[in-house]
Amino acid sequence: MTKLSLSKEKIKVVLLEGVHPEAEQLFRRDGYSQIVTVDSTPADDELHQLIGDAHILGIRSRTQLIGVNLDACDKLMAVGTFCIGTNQVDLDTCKSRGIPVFNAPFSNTRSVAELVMGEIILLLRGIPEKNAKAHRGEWQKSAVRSHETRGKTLGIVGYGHIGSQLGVLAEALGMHVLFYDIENKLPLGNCQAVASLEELLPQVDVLSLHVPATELTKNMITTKELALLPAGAHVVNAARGNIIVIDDLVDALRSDHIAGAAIDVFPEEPASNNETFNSPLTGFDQVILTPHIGGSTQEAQLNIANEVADKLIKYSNNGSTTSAVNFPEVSLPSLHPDLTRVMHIHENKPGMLEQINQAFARENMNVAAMYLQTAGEVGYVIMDVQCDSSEGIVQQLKDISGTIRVRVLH
Ligand SMILES: NC(=O)C1=CN([C@@H]2O[C@H](COP(=O)(O)OP(=O)(O)OC[C@H]3O[C@@H](n4cnc5c(N)ncnc54)[C@H](O)[C@@H]3O)[C@@H](O)[C@H]2O)C=CC1
Ligand SMILES: O=C(O)CCC(=O)C(=O)O
Repeated sequence: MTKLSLSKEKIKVVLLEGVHPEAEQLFRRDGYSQIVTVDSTPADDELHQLIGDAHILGIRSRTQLIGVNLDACDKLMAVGTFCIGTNQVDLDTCKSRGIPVFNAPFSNTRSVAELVMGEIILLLRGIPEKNAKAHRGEWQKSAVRSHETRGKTLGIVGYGHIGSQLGVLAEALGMHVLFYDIENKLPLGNCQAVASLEELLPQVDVLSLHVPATELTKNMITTKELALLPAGAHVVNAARGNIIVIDDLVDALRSDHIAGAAIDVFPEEPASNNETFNSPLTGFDQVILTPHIGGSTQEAQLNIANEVADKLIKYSNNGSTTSAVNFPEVSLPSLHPDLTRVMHIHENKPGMLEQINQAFARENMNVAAMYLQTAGEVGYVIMDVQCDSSEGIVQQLKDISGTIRVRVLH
């Protein structure tokens, strides 16, 4: 069996935010024994203590792996975001420190799309309001402002994995689906692309947001955009909390221009289930509020645990970085038992490869296979070589200016 330069028993794996237990089991079955799991998002001091000596870190959407939090990670080798979003991680800094970040790009897609579809049906029927009233002993048997989904128009912003799944579900219920995306996307079924957000908004009965958190999507929906929606439209946000300006949505709900909303994500979210949730949206009967559970189903969490833990284990065990979101992607075969694998992460600058090759030549090493990939300013070279001892080559590679990290498997 392949040995790691740092043995599996010495590799500390920290899994935060209640990552599904299957992830821990996968690591254990593979021989990793130093695994710490935490159900909540620890506050800074506790967080720094937990991650300070972690080699592999698994988080979900709340832990902010940026600034001082990232600086606290002295030994970090790889990060897994056990979710889709990676906006909570400083991907560029991770990359420049030789830390690949892996996520689960579509393991919870269906769960989000199903929740949003259900909410659209409930909003169009005015159920949130009727439900809230019934809980207070009020009886609101009425068809006023209660509609079928059939024949209504859904506007999707961000026609990626979730947006396009939602479009398929909505069409199955007889909705017309329009979408706006900054990229040219293949419309599924009868969905139609429109050229701009301004063109989309006046045409829809329900607006659903499925864009990532970026500089472009921050505050994308303000009073101006809400005003472009027809009176009585509904808004759904299960993407990220800062895409809609919440106070502007509150105004539009108060004036009754927006008939209802379903919001799963918030600019400020409690760090754990023990903390209180506060939002200007509480108290509106016509608004469905959910605690960021778009992807929180048993099916999605199990899929995510398997997918991300598998990627982290592969990277740790054989160096593969397939589907890393911030790193040169290399898919590597299992290491031949007679060979040693030397992995070199470096600044991608002219002459680097020559220096690496010279180092192997000086050590008189026969190269059996070589893999190279670069991504912007970082390069990743993997050499499978015949050698009895790797100490010499490791030192030579570390001495090359621009070396970020050297790992060895044998
Ligand atoms: N509520 C929850 O629990 C969950 C929330 N999410 C959120 O949903 C987001 C979307 O997820 P996926 O569909 O898997 O992502 P994706 O990457 O497959 O799709 C995002 C789409 O948005 C488009 N886009 C990006 N910037 C845009 C802009 N300024 N205007 C218009 N379109 C733009 C992209 O071109 C892409 O087609 C994630 O980034 C995450 O933040 C994801 C999973 C669960
Ligand atoms: O449930 C989670 O951990 C966060 C889900 C999410 O927002 C994502 O996958 O991006």
